[in-house]
Amino acid sequence: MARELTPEQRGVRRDAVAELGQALRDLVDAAVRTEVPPDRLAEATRAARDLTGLLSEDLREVHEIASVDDPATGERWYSPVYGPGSPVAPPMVVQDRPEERRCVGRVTVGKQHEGPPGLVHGGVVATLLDHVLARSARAAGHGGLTASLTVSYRRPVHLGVPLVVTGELVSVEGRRATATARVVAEDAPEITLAEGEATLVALRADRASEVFARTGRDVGAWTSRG
Ligand SMILES: CCCCC/C=C\C/C=C\C/C=C\C/C=C\CCCC(=O)SCCNC(=O)CCNC(=O)[C@H](O)C(C)(C)COP(=O)(O)OP(=O)(O)OC[C@H]1O[C@@H](n2cnc3c(N)ncnc32)[C@H](O)[C@@H]1OP(=O)(O)O
Repeated sequence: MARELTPEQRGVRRDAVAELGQALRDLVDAAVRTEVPPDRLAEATRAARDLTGLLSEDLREVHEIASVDDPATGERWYSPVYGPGSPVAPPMVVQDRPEERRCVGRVTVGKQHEGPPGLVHGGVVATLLDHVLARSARAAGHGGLTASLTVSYRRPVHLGVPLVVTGELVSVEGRRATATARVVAEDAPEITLAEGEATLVALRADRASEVFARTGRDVGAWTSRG
């Protein structure tokens, strides 16, 4: 079942996955902004169905991990947050700074993630915060699942504005880590637009085997590691 690639094959495939991902994100953007007449929409629908047929010639089943992924480190090429291959990821580009127990994401959110007119959907803001919260802990060696997440929306977050989303690991007690995060606009970093706090809990090894059994792979990244 597992599709093993050599490092070189994986590099080639990752490049192709990222290119398709960008093309599909451009398509999604056009799809949610188009005002072409219905006959042109019908033509686009046929082209989209043809494309689905092409990609469906070889599909993973729903729990199978992508051949481009690395389940040990948790790199997910189709992550809905940062995945270069995901048509729905903004995608956020994240830099880990484990020596500061922080990570910093940069992202500009588009029309497909709109909530109130012109503003980023609140659930998407929470998603961005959730990612840097979990990732600041992960980067410092304390991977875990989000057990609780609180979000405060301080100011409207506008579409099309470069954002900086920073996560910081605050404390670790046993399998439990606490992290905080904030969203600011790149050109007004002193104003907090949204902030979040999370408890991340590392799975016990026996529990992780159960939770990820259907992937058929050894998944280490959400587990307590010694
Ligand atoms: C691709 C190119 C670019 C390259 C990228 C490169 C790298 C990227 C790599 C990685 C990205 C990194 C990170 C981002 C990853 C993911 C982010 C998304 C995160 C998620 O999207 S994740 C999904 C949603 N999430 C769940 O699906 C959890 C469901 N849930 C459960 O699975 C259980 O509920 C669990 C496991 C949470 C606990 O279960 P359990 O049995 O282990 O817990 P137990 O009772 O033993 O508690 C143990 C201690 O946790 C405390 N505790 C428990 N629950 C708590 C709560 N709610 N609040 C506060 N504290 C709590 C207790 O109080 C006790 O604390 P204490 O030990 O101090 O007493």
